[in-house]
Amino acid sequence: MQLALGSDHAGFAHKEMLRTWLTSLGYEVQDFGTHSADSMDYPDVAHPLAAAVAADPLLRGILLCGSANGVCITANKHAGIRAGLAWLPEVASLIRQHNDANIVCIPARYVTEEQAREIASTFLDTAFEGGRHQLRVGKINC
Ligand SMILES: O=C(CO)[C@H](O)[C@H](O)[C@H](O)COP(=O)(O)O
Repeated sequence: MQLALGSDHAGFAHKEMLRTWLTSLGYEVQDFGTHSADSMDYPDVAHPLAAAVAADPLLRGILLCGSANGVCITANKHAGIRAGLAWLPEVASLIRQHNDANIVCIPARYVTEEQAREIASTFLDTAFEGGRHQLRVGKINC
């Protein structure tokens, strides 16, 4: 599976760890940056990553910033993006099962690296349930 991965400076260390780990699991990871722990502006990463995911129905995205709100708000500006904020594996499962999320946003300042791995793997391994949730997801766009 192809993956788009990105973070701001607050999520940089977690992103680097996730890139190495997910690549070792066989994922084809496209790294949208940032490429150092220097302070930067999260929209500069979240917009290009969201555009790439919106253009490719098979592509999933993982975004990180301090609270995950900045990247999540930015990504959801793109038509076709359903970015969900997940701070627990159970929430990562729900954003796939109920919301058909195509991007997970992880709050790097509030989860350990191990928790980030669990959130990412749960997001990637969980299917959309469809049914009543398909009807609701279909009503999201305005
Ligand atoms: O957008 C955010 C919060 O809503 C992210 O958590 C950012 O990572 C955070 O704002 C960065 O903060 P910093 O003080 O510039 O490191």
